[in-house]
Amino acid sequence: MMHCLLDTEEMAEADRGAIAGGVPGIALMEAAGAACADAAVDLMAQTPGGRRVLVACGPGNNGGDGFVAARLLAERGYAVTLAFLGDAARLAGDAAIAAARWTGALVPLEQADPAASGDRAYDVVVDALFGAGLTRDVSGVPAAFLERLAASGLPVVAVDVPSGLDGNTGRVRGTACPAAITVTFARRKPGHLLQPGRALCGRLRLVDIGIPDAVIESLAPNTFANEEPLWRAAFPHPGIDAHKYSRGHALVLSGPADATGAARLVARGALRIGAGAVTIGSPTDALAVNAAQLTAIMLRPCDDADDLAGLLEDPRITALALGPGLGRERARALVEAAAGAAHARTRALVLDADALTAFAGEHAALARLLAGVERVVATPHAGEFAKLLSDCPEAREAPSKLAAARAGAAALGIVLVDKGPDTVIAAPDGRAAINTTGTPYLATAGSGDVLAGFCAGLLAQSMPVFEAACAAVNLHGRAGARVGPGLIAEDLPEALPGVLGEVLDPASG
Ligand SMILES: NC(=O)C1=CN([C@@H]2O[C@H](COP(=O)(O)OP(=O)(O)OC[C@H]3O[C@@H](n4cnc5c(N)ncnc54)[C@H](OP(=O)(O)O)[C@@H]3O)[C@@H](O)[C@H]2O)[C@H](O)CC1
Ligand SMILES: [K+]
Repeated sequence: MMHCLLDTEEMAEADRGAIAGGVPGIALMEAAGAACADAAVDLMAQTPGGRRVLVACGPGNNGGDGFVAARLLAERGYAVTLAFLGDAARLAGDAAIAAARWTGALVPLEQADPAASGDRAYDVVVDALFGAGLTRDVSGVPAAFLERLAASGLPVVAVDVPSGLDGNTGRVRGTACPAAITVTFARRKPGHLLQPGRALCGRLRLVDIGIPDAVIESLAPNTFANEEPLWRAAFPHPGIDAHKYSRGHALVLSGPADATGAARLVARGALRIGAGAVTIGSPTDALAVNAAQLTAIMLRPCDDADDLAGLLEDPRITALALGPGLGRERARALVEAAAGAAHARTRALVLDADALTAFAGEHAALARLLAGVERVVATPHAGEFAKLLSDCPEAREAPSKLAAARAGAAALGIVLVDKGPDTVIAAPDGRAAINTTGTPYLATAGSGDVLAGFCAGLLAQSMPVFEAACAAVNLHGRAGARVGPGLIAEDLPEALPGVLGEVLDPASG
């Protein structure tokens, strides 16, 4: 369960649970501080002669971790300056114990100069001002300190989070200084994976400080990093007696003659990820264009809603993907036809692009249409998400991308894939995952079409809907990273066999 994430309230609860179960709070703090000291040592090892550390401690337990790190670094022979924010007499609980164990001086934070030069220059700074207890925007003395620190360019170890980063939302409150290493405890928080938090954290180091797994499991966390343990057990593998229709059949709807490429990318993605058969339903005027560029993928005419209803009489079509290249009006008619077609309840639907913007500002109408369909995935990018859910205040005004995706999924009653550099996959039952794979090179035309195809291909094989969407997003990111610079969307399905070999059978990778 290392892939589950805890928000700051859950983390505090885990902390309390561990203490109630007999693990002293100061033992947790000592372990946390020791891991931060190790990270500072690792950074100093990269600086020839590095031995001078500035530890900036805040008034809560994050500062307590800093006091421990300062003491352990001094014990190891490093020259440590401890800068403190606040009134030491007001330190309480474990932080007060940790502070009492520090026998060196306390320099008021406003007097600490991370940019000092010459004999007084620092090699590394430990940022222990605020962690999970950040309650408001950082301003005044700590803000000025963090800004000077950022300008200094010194390598920074952030304790739990870069101070000022909101661990729940990934957003900066006031200001924050980018870290070289962020050391966090027990489990990651959403803010470590959501942007801009992810970028601010630098290398993220997750350490076990002695909170028992059972305590964390008792919290039944429902937010996850989108990593293989989340979906590998549900991934479809063909049985020894497989034939093409037992691996599912995906139908993909094409746009008119001048907009057919998207459907072929969707179809190719669905085929590569294992759908036994894939058919493109194409307007008559585009049949020749499509036929000229298809081999394993089949082709059937599909001009309008009636044609689609006819095609969907076939119960072997287990997933339908539509949206890209369709135009809004046609997309809307086809979504309506799909939702009312034979076998609609059990046939999976993947909606993208025009199939989503066709319902801009009318999310409730789309939710009503889809209420009877068991497995639906929608894959909006930020602009499509905002349009589709412009009439849903819970999504529009949510404090984070995670909360927005959750609210959108709940309002629509479907699985939402809120795409971007920190794609969030959310289910209407409250589960949500933040993706960790990918590369900026995925920001290229047609990339999203392939993702829709990966979703359709897994759903066609009867994979459960949330797990299918998570697997599709993870594998899409991995395929992109595998190709890297020069990536075009056509490469993504072709990179998939290598990625699948690595992920599903690590011994072969
Ligand atoms: N859970 C664990 O596994 C462990 C976590 N540890 C560390 O503890 C912190 C969380 O500690 P907590 O005391 O809850 O909170 P912080 O230290 O992050 O911050 C609280 C203090 O900071 C003040 N504050 C908050 N925001 C601001 C701001 N913008 N400007 C100025 N001051 C601010 C706050 O003041 P109030 O007036 O709001 O009360 C508090 O004084 C966690 O991140 C870990 O590092 C344990 O050490 C080990 C176990
Ligand atoms: K911090």
